[in-house]
Amino acid sequence: MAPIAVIVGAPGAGKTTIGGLVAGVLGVPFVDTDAIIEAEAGKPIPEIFIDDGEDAFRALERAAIATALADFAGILALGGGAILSEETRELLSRHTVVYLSVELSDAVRRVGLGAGRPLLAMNPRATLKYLLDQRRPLYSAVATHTVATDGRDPADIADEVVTLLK
Ligand SMILES: Nc1ncnc2c1ncn2[C@@H]1O[C@H](COP(=O)(O)OP(=O)(O)O)[C@@H](O)[C@H]1O
Ligand SMILES: O=C(O)C1=C[C@@H](OP(=O)(O)O)[C@@H](O)[C@H](O)C1
Ligand SMILES: [Mg+2]
Repeated sequence: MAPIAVIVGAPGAGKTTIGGLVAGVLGVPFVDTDAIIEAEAGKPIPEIFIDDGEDAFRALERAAIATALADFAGILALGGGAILSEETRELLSRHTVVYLSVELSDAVRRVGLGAGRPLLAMNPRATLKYLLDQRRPLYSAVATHTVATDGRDPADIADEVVTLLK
């Protein structure tokens, strides 16, 4: 088994939102690895970062992704930093990966003050600029399809993804 598609992109790209919409249109299950990690840790992501640190979160994330890539047959959304792992990038090379791209201004507007995203808890604009600059090449490297999301409605983006997957 393998996911129908894996959704990657920066925080605020709309991975969780668009992933759910695409799954709804296709009538298949949707899961977000952040939700799997929270269920396994028994606490929300900010608490994992506070209690256990980012490295512990990344270890849970690598494990959740490896399991989902092997076992899950729906639409799978990853967290924005998942592609920082070389091991994860290597696993993704065998899958259909949709990169939802977003520019800084839309990403900042969408994440606001970073609620629930511990990396963005302080100075979201500067942090997002840094994350986008660091990660854009990694998202592109794993992507089999790229969809630009700036200034577009979630339903419109989801339609484009569904069309790509046909
Ligand atoms: N295309 C879009 N246009 C406007 N707002 C969006 C769009 N996609 C997502 N959002 C909003 O932006 C926020 C972040 O979306 P989310 O799906 O959680 O992104 P990600 O999982 O990539 O971080 C949510 O409040 C969501 O409703
Ligand atoms: O960019 C990151 O490193 C992170 C993004 C978050 O997911 P979203 O991209 O869905 O916000 C979440 O996995 C965690 O807060 C770390
Ligand atoms: Mg998300």
